[in-house]
This record gives sequence, structure tokens and C-alpha cells, in this order.
Amino acid sequence: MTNNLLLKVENVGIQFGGLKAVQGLSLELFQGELIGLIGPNGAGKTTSFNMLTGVYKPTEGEITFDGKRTNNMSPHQVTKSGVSRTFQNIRLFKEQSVLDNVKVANHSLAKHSIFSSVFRLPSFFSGEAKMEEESIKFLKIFGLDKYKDELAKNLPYGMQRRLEIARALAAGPKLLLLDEPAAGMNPQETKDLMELIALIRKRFDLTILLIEHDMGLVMGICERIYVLDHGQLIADGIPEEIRNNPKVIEAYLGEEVTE
Ligand SMILES: Nc1ncnc2c1ncn2[C@@H]1O[C@H](COP(=O)(O)OP(=O)(O)OP(=O)(O)O)[C@@H](O)[C@H]1O
Repeated sequence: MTNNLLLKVENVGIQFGGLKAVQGLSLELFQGELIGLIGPNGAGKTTSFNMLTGVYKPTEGEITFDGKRTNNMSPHQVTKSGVSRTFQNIRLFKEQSVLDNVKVANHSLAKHSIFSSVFRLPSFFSGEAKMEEESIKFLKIFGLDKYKDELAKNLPYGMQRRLEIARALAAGPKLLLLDEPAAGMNPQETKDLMELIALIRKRFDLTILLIEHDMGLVMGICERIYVLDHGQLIADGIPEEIRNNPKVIEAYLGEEVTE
């Protein structure tokens, strides 16, 4: 891991009508880190992701990704700059094949020009073949290659969750934002997925910010953890510090804090 600052969030906030959904949020992600973002329901985790990906424009503060201010970028521009995400509620092209779901994301990496694709020049076909090969490589990593011709909607739930991550990865991000990637999975599927997340981080030299409701799970794989409650950061630190932090314990009162 190097010491390069990849994402800097400074005093960021957003208000919906009278509700300050997030306020004064500051965080730093260094290249290669796997960081958790946790907090009780409604704490502002997904809203934070929406600000980091250009879906919501912060009403205050600065977001700098890879040296560029992204506050006013569109979601497409943010993706192009190297940020990919998955969603809490799976969003796949359900009527398309598993392979096509990944190919669509991989498209931005294709080298052939619009000219060559319109006129179906040889470079278009070699570009297509390369893209398909690349996409299958991503599917293999996630154990999805055997489903490549299935419609996405026909995949078992846990596999759909995996496909979402494969698709996000195929866009070639530097930063991957995962919003509760294990939601709805059984314990074994969850464990396998977490191991996979740790593996792709290393293999693709990724930086990952992970929202996860299950504290034990986050503590098992993340190097540092940020904790949100009622839209504000109440703690950040290594898992051991977070586990013993009275503010965190209070925020999660009623929920078990386990490893
Ligand atoms: N577009 C919106 N308009 C109005 N309020 C919103 C909007 N988006 C989020 N909120 C509110 O902002 C607050 C934070 O919501 P958010 O979804 O970010 O929480 P969360 O930490 O992701 O929760 P959960 O763990 O339940 O997914 C909530 O009170 C929510 O109702």
C-alpha cells in the first residue's frame, strides 16, 4: 500500500428540505485501503455514496477524487474519473445476459472507434472479441462464467449480487463503493463474498469503501472504519477502537456489537 491520498472529503453536507441528511462529513481514503462506512439505519451512508458518485450535489463542502474536485460532476463524469459503485437494491439489466451486463460496463475500456463500429471494420470485431474475453475474465473471478448466457434476472440472488460487483469492476475503477454487498445473503455466501472482496482489492490494486450493516463483518476485513449517526461522523479508527468506542456502542444500542 502506498501513501497516496485518493479521496478527500472535507466538511461535506446535504440537506433535503429541513432535514440535514449528512453534515460536516470529512474522510480520507488512501490508495489500496479497504475502509468500512457503518452506522444505524438512516445514518446517511447511502446519501454519502450518492454524493461521492455525483447523484446528489453536496450543499456544502468539497470532494476531491484523484486530485480533481468532483462536487459538480455528473454521475457519468465521476464514473469516467474512476469511481464505480454497487447499490443496496440490486440494479442489473435484468433482461440482458450475464455477459452483456459486464460487457456494457466494459465498453468504456474498448479501444475501437465509433467509426469502426458503425462501419463494422475489422478493428471493431477485434475490439469486440477483446471486450468479450475481458468480460469473461471478470465473470470467472466471480464464479459467474458458467451463467454467462443466462438472463441476469434468472440468476440466484447471491449470484446477482456478485454480478453487480463484477460489472462495477469491469468499468475499471480506482475506487469501488460497495453498498451493503452482502445484504440478503446467507452466512456462507457472505463469508465467501467478503473473501472475494479482499482478493479483488489486491488483484486490481483497488481502493474500496464498503457500507455494511453487519459490524462484525466490517471489522473482519476493513483496515479502518468510519461511523455515521444521524448524518454526522461520530467515530473513525481501526476496528479495535471502533468496537470499544462508547459513542458507537450507544448509537448501536439494542444491536449486538460482535466480531
Ligand atoms: N432524496 C431524499 N429526499 C429526502 N430525504 C432523503 C433523501 N435521501 C435520503 N434521505 C433521508 O436522509 C437520511 C439518510 O438516509 P440514508 O439512506 O443515506 O441512510 P443509510 O445510512 O444509508 O440508511 P440504511 O442503513 O437504512 O440504508 C434518511 O433520513 C433519509 O430518509
